[in-house]
Amino acid sequence: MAKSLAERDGSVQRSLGPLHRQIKQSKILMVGAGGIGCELLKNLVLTGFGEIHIVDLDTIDLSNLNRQFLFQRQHIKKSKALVAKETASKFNPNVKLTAYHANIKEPTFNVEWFKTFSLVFNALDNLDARRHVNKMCLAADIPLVESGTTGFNGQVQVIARGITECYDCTTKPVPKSFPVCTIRSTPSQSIHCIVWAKSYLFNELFGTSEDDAPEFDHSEDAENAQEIKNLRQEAEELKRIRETLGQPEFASNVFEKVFNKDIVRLAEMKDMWKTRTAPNPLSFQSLGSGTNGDAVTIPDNDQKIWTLKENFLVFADSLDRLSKRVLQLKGSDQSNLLSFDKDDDDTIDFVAASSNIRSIVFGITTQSKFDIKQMAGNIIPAIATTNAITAGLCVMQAFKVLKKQISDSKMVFLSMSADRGLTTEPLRPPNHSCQVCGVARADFECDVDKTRLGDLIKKVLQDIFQYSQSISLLHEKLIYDEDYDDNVDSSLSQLGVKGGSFLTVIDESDDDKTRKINLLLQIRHRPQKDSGVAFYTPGKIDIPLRQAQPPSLESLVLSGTDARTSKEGEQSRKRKADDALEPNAPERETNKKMKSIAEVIVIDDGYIEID
Ligand SMILES: Nc1ncnc2c1ncn2[C@@H]1O[C@H](COP(=O)(O)OP(=O)(O)OP(=O)(O)O)[C@@H](O)[C@H]1O
Ligand SMILES: [Zn+2]
Repeated sequence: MAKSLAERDGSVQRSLGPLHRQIKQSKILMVGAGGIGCELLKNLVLTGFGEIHIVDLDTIDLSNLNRQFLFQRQHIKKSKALVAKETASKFNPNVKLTAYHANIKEPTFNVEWFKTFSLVFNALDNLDARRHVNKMCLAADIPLVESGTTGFNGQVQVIARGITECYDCTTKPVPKSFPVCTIRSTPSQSIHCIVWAKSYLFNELFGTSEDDAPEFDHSEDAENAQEIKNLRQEAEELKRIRETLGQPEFASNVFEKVFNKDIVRLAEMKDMWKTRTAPNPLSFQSLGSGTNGDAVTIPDNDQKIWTLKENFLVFADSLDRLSKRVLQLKGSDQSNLLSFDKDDDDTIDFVAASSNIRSIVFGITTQSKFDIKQMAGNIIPAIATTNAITAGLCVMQAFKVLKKQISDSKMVFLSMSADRGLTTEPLRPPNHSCQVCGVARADFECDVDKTRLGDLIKKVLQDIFQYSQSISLLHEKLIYDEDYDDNVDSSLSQLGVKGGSFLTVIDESDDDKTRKINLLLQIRHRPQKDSGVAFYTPGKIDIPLRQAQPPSLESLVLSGTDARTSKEGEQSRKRKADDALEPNAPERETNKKMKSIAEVIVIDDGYIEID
């Protein structure tokens, strides 16, 4: 028989002792209410945490129901955060639950808001959001329990400012990219055709142009410079075809261009096909005419390998569905761009059919829509049990944090392949060259529309914080250094800086004795009506110098020293802006990594499957 609420509370109290009261008084935040989040919320509510806030930006999808047990069929298309709250509140009405159907990166979730929690849990599925919460928790000085699962593997890590390493102390693999020529000219595997359909063709027709898409390497080495020029020209032509969207000839225009004209041109480059099989162009007319008399219809089995004719029908049909959506959006106030989503049938149909037709052109084995969905969505199947165990481990680690026993917390790994299912590692101390946590911090209150970057550099960084001329400034990417001053007359907002943004200031001076550690400047936007004042002059702060060696975790815990402010020696290594860009600059990192391309596709946030 199910236990009553009071009985259950009694059991929890007996097992946790004095911690029980502390748990009841805790206000905690859970970011993400998906696979781990649903399990975690159930645990947190049943453990009796007093107040829980839940943030998730997504709505419930049919494919979530096999493992996200707070959701049922009738909840499809409803907010994950709100439904999770509703379902979980029935488990324990004494817990105060607040749900936000929102992106955690929204400015309302600012540092002050983060400071109101005793503890934060990440139950996210992407690097970007994880990094953001990591940064916010460090800024607010609130401990974070970070977790993730992929297939049978799970991981839980406690992050506490100045005591443990943070999420960004170690480099995380960035999504892998492919040489542009393999994708655009010489594909040899299905994945190359899938990347082409998803990241190139789809975006050129319905989304943003691929010029900056991370999956492509545009480093123009001698070998592919000419080819890249040709490809740019092809892209221009595709842009013109995009203008015919909605007209009856749109499908044939697209088809003839990408599966005929471009292929004919490629096939003519004889040198390219000396060691490879040359591609064979296809014709829209002959495929569309239904020559063999069989009534071929649009297939509805996504596990079956479709014939060329079936792929052709899906191609034309999905192109039509997507075009109608774009036209509809054009009529509304919204942006008329579509983005790929593996759970959106129109986009996955288009990608499956286009990549299969391309595979046929290049003599590559075609794939079922189901398999293409897996590859295009970079999915390793999520396993409910892994999520459940990982969510349990999160709560166990949270107990240690609440008991102020962070030194007893461990990095916990769940794995099928290890001798033991669960293994642990001691938490590592902060990495002093980490640009997210090995930093000094300051606030800068200003009107981001009125403050010029040049003023920030001269009047604040140099005059008040005593930086020399040799600095670099990063905001997601490099926005200033001694040799790159193109942005000094731009306002902060023109550079994408908003209230709540962080700028990283890197001291690039050559003098080992005076070089400061990185400074993380948090921007607080204060609109100024008065035309004269654009910003408030911050008070002077003492920015520590670089350190030689990070102190050990034990010494930090025992002495309570804040690693960010201790001045144990100075670091003698000159740190280049390029190094410092890691890991917040995916664009640069991608380009660097392109030099050693393997046929690798990154699954979700950092788990790599070798193709
Ligand atoms: N920036 C963000 N702000 C708020 N919630 C986020 C953010 N990024 C991701 N999430 C949420 O984190 C959750 C992660 O859960 P999970 O890994 O199970 O993904 P899912 O989308 O539910 O499943 P799948 O990707 O396997 O279909 C999702 O519900 C997602 O909406
Ligand atoms: Zn760090």
